[in-house]
Amino acid sequence: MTAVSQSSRATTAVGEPLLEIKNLTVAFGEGPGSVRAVEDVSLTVNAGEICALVGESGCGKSTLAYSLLGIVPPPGQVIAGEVTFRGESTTGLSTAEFNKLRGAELAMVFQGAMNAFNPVLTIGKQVEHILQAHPESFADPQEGRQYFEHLLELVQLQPERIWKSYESQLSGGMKQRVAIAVSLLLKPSVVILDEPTTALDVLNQRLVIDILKDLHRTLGVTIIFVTHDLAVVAELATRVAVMYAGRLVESGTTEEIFGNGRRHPYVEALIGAIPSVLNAGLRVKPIGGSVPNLAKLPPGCRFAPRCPLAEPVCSAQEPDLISDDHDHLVACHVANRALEVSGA
Ligand SMILES: Nc1ncnc2c1ncn2[C@@H]1O[C@H](COP(=O)(O)OP(=O)(O)OP(=O)(O)O)[C@@H](O)[C@H]1O
Repeated sequence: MTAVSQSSRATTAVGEPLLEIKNLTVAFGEGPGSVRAVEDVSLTVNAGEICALVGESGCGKSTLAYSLLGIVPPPGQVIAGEVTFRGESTTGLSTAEFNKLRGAELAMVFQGAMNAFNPVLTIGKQVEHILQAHPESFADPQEGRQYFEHLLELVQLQPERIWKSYESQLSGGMKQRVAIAVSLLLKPSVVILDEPTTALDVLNQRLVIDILKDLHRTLGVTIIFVTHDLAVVAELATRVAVMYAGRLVESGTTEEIFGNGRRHPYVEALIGAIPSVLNAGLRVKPIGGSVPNLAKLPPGCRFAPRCPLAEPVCSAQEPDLISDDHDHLVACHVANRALEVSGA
């Protein structure tokens, strides 16, 4: 089998579990006013996948992404569950150990990467600082510079020009691509991107999608990205994980979710609500109501008050996240009953 990551570090075979999220709960604050931005989420990301974390605003996508890197902003904290990377728990890691993992194995491109650079240093200087801080990645900084220039070519930028530029000399789309190149500098196995296309115009969105596909193919890097744009998901992702009010409600392959395999009514409603080629010829149906306030959740299934299929059990009992025999996870009383009946 092909192995991911080109460095001398440990590798994980394509298709094998790389990052495993197990019953993870992340809370902001304590006591009656606290909210659980992520609650009891379990999800496996296999090496070589492009996994999209999807859901409406405030569903906990970014918090889940931050928890993979151990960077949930205070007062947020992981209060239950764990994340494992290559089978080892990251939960008990010291700051120094996590710092080693970040960048070198797990990298992130933050939402609004446009402002990620130091305005008074050239991009080249900033890359030199990263290389100096990580001699374990490139013993010879010149080799590191050459690799960065190679990455700039992959993101369709001119290496010499970018190396000498200050961020103020780059357009938004160029900054996003430089941020992607910087995230790949230390040859991480996983790159997590928070809303990689959101702030871009349509042409730059197209370019970034094509570049990410290309990087995935040429570098073999595993990609996790957060978005609320389902058209981008349909085009880029190989796996889709849909969150609703802090819970994972469905996860499956892109073919399942966008084909005939999706089973959660929220996912059905989300896809029905997008005016795009995905709904060519169909009427777009907005989802009525809104995501509940996480501090005042309804009893039972959080989607029940908006769900066209809701039954009494849905408002009484939180549904379990149940997997069929090929790793398609769904948390819905009604959908999972149909699964039991079919014996799948
Ligand atoms: N720094 C914070 N302090 C307090 N609560 C927070 C903080 N960050 C997030 N939350 C809580 O977590 C919830 C989920 O936020 P998160 O940013 O993870 O959602 P999201 O799905 O990524 O939303 P968006 O698409 O708007 O970025 C928020 O609605 C809020 O209640």
